[in-house]
Amino acid sequence: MGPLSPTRTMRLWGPRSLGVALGVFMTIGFALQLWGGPFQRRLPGLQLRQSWASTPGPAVPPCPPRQRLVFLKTHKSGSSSVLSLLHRYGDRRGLRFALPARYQFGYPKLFQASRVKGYLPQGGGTQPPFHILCHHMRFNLKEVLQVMPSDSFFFSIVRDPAALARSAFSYYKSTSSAFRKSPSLAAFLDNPRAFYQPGARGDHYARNLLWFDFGLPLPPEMRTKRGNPHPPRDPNPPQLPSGVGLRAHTLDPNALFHPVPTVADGHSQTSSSASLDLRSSSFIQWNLAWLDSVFDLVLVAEYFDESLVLLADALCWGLDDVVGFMHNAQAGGGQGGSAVGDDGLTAEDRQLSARARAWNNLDWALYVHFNRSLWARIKQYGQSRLDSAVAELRARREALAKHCLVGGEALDPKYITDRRFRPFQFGSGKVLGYVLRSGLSLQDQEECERLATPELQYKDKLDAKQFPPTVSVPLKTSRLPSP
Ligand SMILES: Nc1ncnc2c1ncn2[C@@H]1O[C@H](COP(=O)(O)OS(=O)(=O)O)[C@@H](OP(=O)(O)O)[C@H]1O
Repeated sequence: MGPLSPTRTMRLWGPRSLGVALGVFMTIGFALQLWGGPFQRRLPGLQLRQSWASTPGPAVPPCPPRQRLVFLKTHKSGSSSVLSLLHRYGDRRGLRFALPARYQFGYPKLFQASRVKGYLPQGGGTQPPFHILCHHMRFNLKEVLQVMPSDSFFFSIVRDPAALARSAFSYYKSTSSAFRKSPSLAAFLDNPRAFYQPGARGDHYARNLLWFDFGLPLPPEMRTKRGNPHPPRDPNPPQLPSGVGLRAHTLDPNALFHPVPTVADGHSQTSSSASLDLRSSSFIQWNLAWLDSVFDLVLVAEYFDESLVLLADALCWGLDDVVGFMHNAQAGGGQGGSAVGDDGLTAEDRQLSARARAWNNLDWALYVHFNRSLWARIKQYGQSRLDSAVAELRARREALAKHCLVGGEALDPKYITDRRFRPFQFGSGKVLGYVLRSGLSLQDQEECERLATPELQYKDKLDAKQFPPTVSVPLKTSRLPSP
């Protein structure tokens, strides 16, 4: 193992041991983030291809591509579109995925290494190490580090809690008891406490889902008398050290860097800000600082393409490696790739967004924080350089869509008869998918399939590749001497 970077050291120590030391690193961490940290050391690595046909890459890559990855797949945040890129990248290169037995790692329980197929505890065997861990989990660093090396690239994605709430309400209408009891999202947000009961079935889908997925504990005032509704099964959740409350940072939930937010509902925002009292504000800041020490990059769904360019740069991947299609969009969602902000929404919709952000105050803080980090990194990368990479990425995506897809876009599932491409249908909306054009060359067919395959089918494909079914050889044949 090479020299330990502060970040890697923190990962190895685990959240509890970070204790007071993290207070010192927090300051350094924030400064590093502002300066760009490891990001700045990376060379510009995007090779842009001009057409559909593959072109050979440069003889000597400018930097070695990172291939040990931990992607925290958060819910309803565009994470399936990222997963699709990872599936494709790993599949093409024969990388080993740390896979769940089914499709998630024991969610909503905290991640346990034992949930990974083929995982052998340290010293338990000589199996080759995993490259990519990327399926749904509730993050639990200590256990993740049992499976993946501490110098893996850790990343995740967040989405504006207002858009996420719309998506989650539709998708988890029958899964969350709070949502099920409520006639509409507007009714729910009008008086959430009439429907929401901490500890009830699927309640984590109804409030601060991102915070939950990141494995963070709830602030004391949000815990129930019976205890934390999501009891931290991890013995080492990030703890607020005594005295930190005195050094509280003020959190401005409106402080989005770009664009200027247009949240209009003063009442809801005021109540949101008011609820973030000094104590919970420092609790939130503490947890965000901890996430900064663990995660190398957090993408933002509203700036998906900008995020992908930064991802490609950070991983030293080609731009083509991050060009993919949108997955898991619900028909009529309409919030897909749109930037944050409430322009064009009705007054009612704006009020709903403000209420959703206030209700999901921890997620809003998380979102504001990572949105700010993203724009700080964009500044480092260079706005005009980013703009041209984003334009190139979009042009590539459009060319691929025209080349591969019937209609050049996502379709209602009723048109998808080939089960390999029909996304899993769940929730009250229809989940869109893709139909491949006919007459593709064999090579193009293969590549288009990779782009269009939904996450569950792709996981099954990777599973079958990594764990080929054992062929039982008839006894007589197996006894024959080899030629
Ligand atoms: N590229 C991109 N940019 C912005 N938004 C995107 C993107 N890709 C997917 N989406 C939207 O994300 C929603 C699905 O999120 P997930 O894939 O994380 O869902 S899941 O938890 O895996 O079920 C789903 O939101 P809704 O359509 O509002 O439900 C997708 O439309």
